[in-house]
Amino acid sequence: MRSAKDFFRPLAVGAPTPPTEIPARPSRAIHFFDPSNPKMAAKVPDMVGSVDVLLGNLEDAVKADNKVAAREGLVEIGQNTEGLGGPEAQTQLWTRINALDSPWALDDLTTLIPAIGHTLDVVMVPKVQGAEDIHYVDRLLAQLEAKAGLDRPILVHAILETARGVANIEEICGASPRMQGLSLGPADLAADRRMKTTRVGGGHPGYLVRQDPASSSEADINASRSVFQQDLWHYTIARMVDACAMHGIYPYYGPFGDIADVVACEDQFRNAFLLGCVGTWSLHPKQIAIAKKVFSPSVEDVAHARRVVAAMSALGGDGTGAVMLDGKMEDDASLKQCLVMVELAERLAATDPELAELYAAAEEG
Ligand SMILES: CCC(=O)SCCNC(=O)CCNC(=O)[C@H](O)C(C)(C)COP(=O)(O)OP(=O)(O)OC[C@H]1O[C@@H](n2cnc3c(N)ncnc32)[C@H](O)[C@@H]1OP(=O)(O)O
Ligand SMILES: O=CC(=O)O
Ligand SMILES: [Mg+2]
Repeated sequence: MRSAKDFFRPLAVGAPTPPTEIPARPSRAIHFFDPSNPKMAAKVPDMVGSVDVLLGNLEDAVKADNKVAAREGLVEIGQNTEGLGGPEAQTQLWTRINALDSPWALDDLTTLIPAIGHTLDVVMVPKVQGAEDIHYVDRLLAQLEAKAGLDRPILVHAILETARGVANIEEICGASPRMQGLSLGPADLAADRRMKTTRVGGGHPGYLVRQDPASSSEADINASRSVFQQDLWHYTIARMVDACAMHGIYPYYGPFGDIADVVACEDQFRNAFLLGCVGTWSLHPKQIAIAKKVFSPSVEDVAHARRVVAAMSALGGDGTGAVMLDGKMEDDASLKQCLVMVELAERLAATDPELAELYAAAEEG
């Protein structure tokens, strides 16, 4: 066990000091691309500025024969793409490395950190099982940062996609001051848990509850009854949200594989947003707009939140007391909920001029 005093000391001589807080940078869409795919790579420069995070994926969905090309393609992009990555950039640069037990993970890190460590913001680690995986990456990153002379620590993001990872969720989140957040990996997680869905994220029509029958007669039991589909991922996302909030890091939904079904995609993303997630993955360019829409508070919610803040301020501004607004009671707790909404809106508006305009118009109206 490490002493609390050592926690914020670099793990290698000359490495940057670990962060004491993880900045809340906009990351509504983490857009995945395969850097070995020339068509996808060619689209990256034009996406800079319009998506919060571009992630060069090296793991699943990249063919084994293309692993080296993907790594090299990402180096090329990280070195030569204007405005991409680094603490001031509007569009962050992330990567998803290969699994730690694969033949590629070590070379991923030892290639990327010296070459593009200055622009790489976050390393996403797949199939994290426990704190030991984070400790390994933490020390290796410190050594590589020291060697490369970096002055800013690269953050770490874990994908929750094994039963053991879910069971160890709190220790994973607290394993390093570098921990930036968690994503749900519903496809690998379903396989690892032996769930019986073959979909990549999203709901399942068989996971439902059914309205009671009008009577126990055979006719009523077999009559048509309303069914309500349930969310397969509710339990895991709720655990992620609590573990991340406890550790001051950020939870994300993951992939939604039915690219054509933009409606269900939006619903699934919104469930995650309402529960507390700050963003999601985008696998196809058309999912970026969905993610940006869902993970930005609506104009109506922001307008309402501002009214509650104003009403509570008029009461004295210290949060005590209660007011009635539109027939509803508001007090310190609902004020705090509203501040979450207003602060998120302000943070997003600072980098998204379209949103800034919408929120400003709502304030004037
Ligand atoms: C399941 C667990 C996981 O690990 S999920 C994370 C790993 N998977 C991924 O990263 C998948 C990334 N996405 C993709 O590979 C592609 O989008 C898939 C889903 C295969 C669809 O590709 P495709 O059939 O080419 O789509 P399309 O014809 O509609 O594409 C139109 C143009 O857009 C491009 N495109 C496609 N996806 C991306 C992307 N993610 N980033 C940037 N560009 C993308 C296509 O190349 C195509 O370009 P063009 O118009 O032909 O020049
Ligand atoms: O990596 C993502 C997943 O769903 O598996
Ligand atoms: Mg996976």
